[in-house]
Amino acid sequence: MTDAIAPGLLPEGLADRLPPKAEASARLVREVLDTVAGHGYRRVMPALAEFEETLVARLQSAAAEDLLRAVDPVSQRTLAIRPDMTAQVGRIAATRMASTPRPLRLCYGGPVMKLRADQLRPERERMQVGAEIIGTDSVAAAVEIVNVAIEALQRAGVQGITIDFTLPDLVPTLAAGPMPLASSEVEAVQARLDAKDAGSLVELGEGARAYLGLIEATGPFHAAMERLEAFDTGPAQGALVDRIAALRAIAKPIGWDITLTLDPTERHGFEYQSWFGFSVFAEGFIGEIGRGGAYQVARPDGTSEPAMGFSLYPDPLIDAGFGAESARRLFLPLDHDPVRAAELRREGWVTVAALSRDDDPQVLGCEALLAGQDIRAL
Ligand SMILES: N[C@@H](Cc1c[nH]c[nH+]1)C(=O)O
Repeated sequence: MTDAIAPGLLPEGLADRLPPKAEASARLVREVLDTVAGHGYRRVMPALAEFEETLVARLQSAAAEDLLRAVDPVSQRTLAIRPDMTAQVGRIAATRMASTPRPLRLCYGGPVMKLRADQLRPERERMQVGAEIIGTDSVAAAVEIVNVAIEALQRAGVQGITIDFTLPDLVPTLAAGPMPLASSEVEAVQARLDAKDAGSLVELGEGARAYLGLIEATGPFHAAMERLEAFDTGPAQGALVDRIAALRAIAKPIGWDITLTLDPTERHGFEYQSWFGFSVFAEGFIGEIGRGGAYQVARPDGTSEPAMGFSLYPDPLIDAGFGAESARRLFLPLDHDPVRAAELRREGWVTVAALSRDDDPQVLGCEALLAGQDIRAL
């Protein structure tokens, strides 16, 4: 027999949110959704769980073993809890909203869950909020997505934002073009580039050595772009001209208060993104608080359509106090005037009504009480 579970104990990586953080979380999600709604993105609420089979087919990033799964006694099939809502939005766009005109702008917010936590973030359940444009992955779509993500964070009060651009499919693209690599070498080259390990990249041989310049094309945006351009006129033989122009166009409208960096070979977290990806960082936070980029949405007929989007993971912001709002709480004695109380709520007061003579305004966290028609500070 296993030991009884202590009441209140939750599985590792899962946690309840209590006041005031639960309210802060809802408020922050609301602010992001309001910002994107202002740009024409309409809300969808995908199901919390789906058939494992269809979810995995859409998520290159999550193999079945990374998902929290259970056999559904009703359908007798394996269900999985969503680890990322982007794939679900893609499914909705490709099926039930297949005939809705493109570009289709959709937004979403809700909890997602993965089987295992990573080192940076011990939690397995996270809040995800984001927006997707389905039907195009153009430079214009990238400009919109990056800027809407920045606007949403700024509206939530986040400062010291850094956007790190990447080209997730860069190495396979060059390997299939001007800088040939055997298919067995591609992964090895990518791994060396991930580790920024010039020494062992060179050791891989002549073909791999040509990729050395990409390690230097990393860092503050403008300097790194110059090195990427030099790499392009050199070993890449101009194959990146369009990519470079696109990155410059995406960077151009971004305000000076945002730090831009480039890490062209970064692919961690970009398992399904294609020509463009970006990570969002904020000063004082370890790891990224958001991510986005271009990808393909699979249609049921085997074709696919381009898309572009971003997701934010606001939990660390909430833990740091973003979204907090100190509400003014007003105690309403048993015999209070409900009309006056309603009026004060409209003015922004939070009212806490007495349910018995024993209720104490201070114990209930009130800073004032209603005496007749007047507010009296406590
Ligand atoms: N959902 C992706 C980010 C993304 C949204 N749209 C495109 N990419 C992630 O969380 O990593």
